[in-house]
Amino acid sequence: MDKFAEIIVDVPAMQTNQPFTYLIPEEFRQVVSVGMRVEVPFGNGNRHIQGFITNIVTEAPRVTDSLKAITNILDLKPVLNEELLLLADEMAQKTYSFKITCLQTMLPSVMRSSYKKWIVKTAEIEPDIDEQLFKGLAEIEWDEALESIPLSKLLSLRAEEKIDLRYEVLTKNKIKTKKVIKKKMTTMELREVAKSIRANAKQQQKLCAFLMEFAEDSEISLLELMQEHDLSRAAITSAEKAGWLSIEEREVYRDPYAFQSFKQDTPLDLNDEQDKALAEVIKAQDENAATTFLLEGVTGSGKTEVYLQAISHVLNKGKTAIMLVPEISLTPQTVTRFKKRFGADVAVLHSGLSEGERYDEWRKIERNEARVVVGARSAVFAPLENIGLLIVDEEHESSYKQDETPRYHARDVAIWRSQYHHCPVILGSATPSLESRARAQKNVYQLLPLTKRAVADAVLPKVEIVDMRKAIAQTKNSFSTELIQKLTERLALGEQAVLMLNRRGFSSFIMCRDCGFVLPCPNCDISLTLHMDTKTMKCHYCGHEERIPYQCPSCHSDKIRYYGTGTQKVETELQELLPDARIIRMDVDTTRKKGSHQALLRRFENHEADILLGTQMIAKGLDFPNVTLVGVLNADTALNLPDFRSSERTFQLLTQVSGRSGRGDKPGEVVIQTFNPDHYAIQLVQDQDYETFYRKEMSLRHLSGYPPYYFTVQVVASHEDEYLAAKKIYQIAEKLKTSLSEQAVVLGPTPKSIARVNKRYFYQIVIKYRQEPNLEQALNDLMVASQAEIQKGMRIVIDVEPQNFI
Ligand SMILES: Nc1ncnc2c1ncn2[C@@H]1O[C@H](COP(=O)(O)OP(=O)(O)OP(=O)(O)O)[C@@H](O)[C@H]1O
Ligand SMILES: [Zn+2]
Ligand SMILES: [Zn+2]
Repeated sequence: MDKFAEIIVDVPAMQTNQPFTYLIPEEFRQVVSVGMRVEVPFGNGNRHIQGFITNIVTEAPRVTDSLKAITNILDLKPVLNEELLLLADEMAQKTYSFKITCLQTMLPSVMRSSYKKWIVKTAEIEPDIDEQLFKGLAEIEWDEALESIPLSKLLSLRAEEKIDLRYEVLTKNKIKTKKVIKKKMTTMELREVAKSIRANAKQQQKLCAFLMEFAEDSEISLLELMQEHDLSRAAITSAEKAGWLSIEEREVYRDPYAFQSFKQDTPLDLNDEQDKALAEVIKAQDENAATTFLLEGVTGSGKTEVYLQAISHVLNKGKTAIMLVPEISLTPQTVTRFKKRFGADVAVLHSGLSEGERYDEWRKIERNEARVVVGARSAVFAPLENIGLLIVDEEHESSYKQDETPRYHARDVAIWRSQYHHCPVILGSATPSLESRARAQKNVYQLLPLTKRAVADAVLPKVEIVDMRKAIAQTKNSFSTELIQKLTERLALGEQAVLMLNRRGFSSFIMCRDCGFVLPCPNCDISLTLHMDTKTMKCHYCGHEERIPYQCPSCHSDKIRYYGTGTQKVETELQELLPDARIIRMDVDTTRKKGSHQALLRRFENHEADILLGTQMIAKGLDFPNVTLVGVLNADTALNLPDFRSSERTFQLLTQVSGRSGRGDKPGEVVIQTFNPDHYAIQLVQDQDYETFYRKEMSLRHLSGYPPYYFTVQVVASHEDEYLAAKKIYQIAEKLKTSLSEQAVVLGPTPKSIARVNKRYFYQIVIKYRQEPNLEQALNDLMVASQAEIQKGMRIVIDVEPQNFI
């Protein structure tokens, strides 16, 4: 009986968004299964590409004569299970992206394919060109060919059918191995051998003696044998030749935490509120209920302890768990807490690991060797079976939404998986997103409140708001007298402080004092940012980099000066104000090197510094009991951004960072410096009063018709020609207005706030709706139509529930 495979091929296009049927050749019939990657011929010629098997059928498709066969198998077992294949379908549909892109997103980056192109000779070529191109070889790599011959010549050879292209699929998933030694002779046999070893062959004698003692069937690594027993490689090689032992390859994991030991800890006694929250989650677990819980707990209320104990419960039932944390708060501290509780059961996935390390953690999960996965956004796709609990910590974080295709939100994916596995999901935050809090209001989610700090006697810190409009008149630097005074007090007491410089919507630049010239990026509508560490000017949008000018490029004056408050500048000021303070600066520049983030935090934890000065990256997840003062230097840089979420983001950030103060038994204080002391987002941080903020913000959103009262979809068109981008977005807006119903509103078109990025112009519209029956059809049509535009250099992006509106 024939067997056929339905395959999603690696061509992200509308025409290939459904599976193609391929014949499974005889030799593969026993081994292929759904979820494996294969190599298949595609289109005309010798093009071979990668694909995912999504189904296997025995019935032949209607047209069989042109049916092609699978040429190679790239995996020995499926890399995606039934659940993840289903999820990919769902995601493609909900985010308006291609299935192949969704499938690939679920795998570690090393497993994503990359292709090599080869040029092959298919007919006789003039000898001189043959020599020049192929250099006597039968085929040559595309890039190499282009170095010796112009593209136009290649094209004409191709037109004459003298050459062709061959694609080679490369998978980058390299496995790390080590060599191990196994004994091949019995102890009796070795004893015989030992008699014939020459007296001066000391190494041989030593090795033989070792093997006699060594248990059969056991293994020792080659390296260990050489180092611990002082044996040479030559001695081992000759022993292998003589048949005493065999050397075999064994797969090893690259474990980034291999050199750390974690002392097992035990669950804490929960307080009443924690206890009640845990009981609700356990009840849902026991009833296999896919409840979404919103754990709304003030900073330091012990949310993590609730997560840990809820995970214990699922592990005891033989199930598994996924815990998501924002990349930036996936600090060594968080990892340590999980490793201490669950030991080797924990796999960690985040971008701080090398590609190889991440791939190894992934394989550990896939082989059921790790039952708890802790990781950032993409860890939501961890190939765990039998999931009993999912957790999304700091659920309000916008980094859970991927800002490239597929534009999925990890929170939605977690909820989808909880429904698939009939298990609960916990969304946790001190400052939930308005969307989630509103759902809890309507009982779509179940609200679990934690209103008090967990450590006995710990209370929320006292917050003081300093009006910088007045302070700025008295001081020439970034610090108010109040803040400096409190810092001085902490130094005297031997307590620690955290200072945050809010860099959102803000950067350092260079301006000419004579003519006002600001150095722009040649590719984007934005000024370049000064980076002192590399002594360059950089574009944060396209990566363009150039040297710092010492003369104004416009008027040639040498009065070109540095503006803006960078962390480096603040550090210098602070050191002048408090010469004895030991300061650690944490920003993109000091944390670029692998492991440096961790090293800086450890130094702070060990009290090798008094003040931790940093950007937003210090606001989350840190739990240092000796920190009793938090200072925010500039609270409002993001407050006036033209995005309806700017108050929400400001409130969340300030609450988070304030929450780092007074977490132990010593009371904490917070100083917030601001130019908008009366703004509600700042006022309400004073009492960490999320509930009042929620009600106030909801009524404003209601008035102006924003989420969560409305759903939103953003459509962006971009082109190198500004006129074409603008024209296209107007056409799209017109089309949508006619195809959508009356209740949907189309806002715009407008240029994006940075209208030109990387030489392309961006124009957008936003669709606002409550219920829109025609939306899916209209957006699918738009997706099909936009395919034809790609060749003309037009890119159209559909973003469902965008996190940025500017
Ligand atoms: N039941 C408890 N008894 C005593 N201490 C506890 C208890 N629960 C948690 N803690 C301690 O309280 C501190 C804060 O807890 P945790 O970090 O879990 O809070 P959180 O709500 O996750 O904080 P945040 O959201 O501010 O990062 C930790 O040091 C933790 O060990
Ligand atoms: Zn740029
Ligand atoms: Zn100038």
